[in-house]
Amino acid sequence: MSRAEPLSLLPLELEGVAFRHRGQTLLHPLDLRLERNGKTLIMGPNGAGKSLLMRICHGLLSPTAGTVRWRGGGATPDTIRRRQAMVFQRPVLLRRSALANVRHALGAQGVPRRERARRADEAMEQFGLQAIAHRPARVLSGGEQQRLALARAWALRPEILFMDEPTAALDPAAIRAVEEAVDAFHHNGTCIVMSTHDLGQARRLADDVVFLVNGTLVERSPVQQFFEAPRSAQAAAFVRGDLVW
Ligand SMILES: Nc1ncnc2c1ncn2[C@@H]1O[C@H](COP(=O)(O)OP(=O)(O)OP(=O)(O)O)[C@@H](O)[C@H]1O
Repeated sequence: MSRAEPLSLLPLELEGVAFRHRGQTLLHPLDLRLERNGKTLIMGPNGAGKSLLMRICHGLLSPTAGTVRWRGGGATPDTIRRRQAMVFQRPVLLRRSALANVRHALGAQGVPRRERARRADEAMEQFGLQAIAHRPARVLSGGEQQRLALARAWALRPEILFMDEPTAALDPAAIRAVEEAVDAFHHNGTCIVMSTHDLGQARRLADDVVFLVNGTLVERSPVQQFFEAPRSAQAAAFVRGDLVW
């Protein structure tokens, strides 16, 4: 990363990770390894378990079976918390200015006050938010809020960024801004893990695709293979636009 901090988190390894709720298996045991510099797109029909999987990876949810291991088990809980970020379909923003939201996130991560201001300004500039930096975050448009969520993640300099359908509610220009942000993060060495329903977007962005159906990881393939010669009949049907469940 140009914005150098020692890499200390990846790879992320999931082994036998499953999630059950009220006697129902929502995620069947799965193994997954995410490496530095990857751009992994998570795809699958509604309710497949994409968000669940990302929330488990990010640590928002504990799996009911299996293990989530960062850097072979060698990363400290503090590093695990500080060196990753997540962006959601609807940004979760505090009731304060756009800029203050970014500064607050840096403060929560223990970044010294002077550096907070510098990094927050840099992030606002990176995402073209300077003109609206002092507006209350919650009055911003959907697209502006998503750019702010990205700026906040950018300021944190994550090693891995989880994005849960970040463009689902956006217009084409805002979608392009998010896709450019994905490239910028990736260029800076951040590993991207993102869910989308947009096949074109997956083709544009992915190195590889993790395909889930009904809580089962059906296939993980390099992007070209996923779209042109998927290994599973379910992925082939999904790519054709046929319903699968
Ligand atoms: N914390 C939770 N506790 C219990 N059930 C949950 C929890 N989170 C999600 N679920 C259920 O798990 C299933 C998978 O949900 P998830 O949100 O991961 O799907 P998804 O693939 O992201 O779907 P979509 O494409 O519709 O966003 C759903 O049936 C959902 O209701």
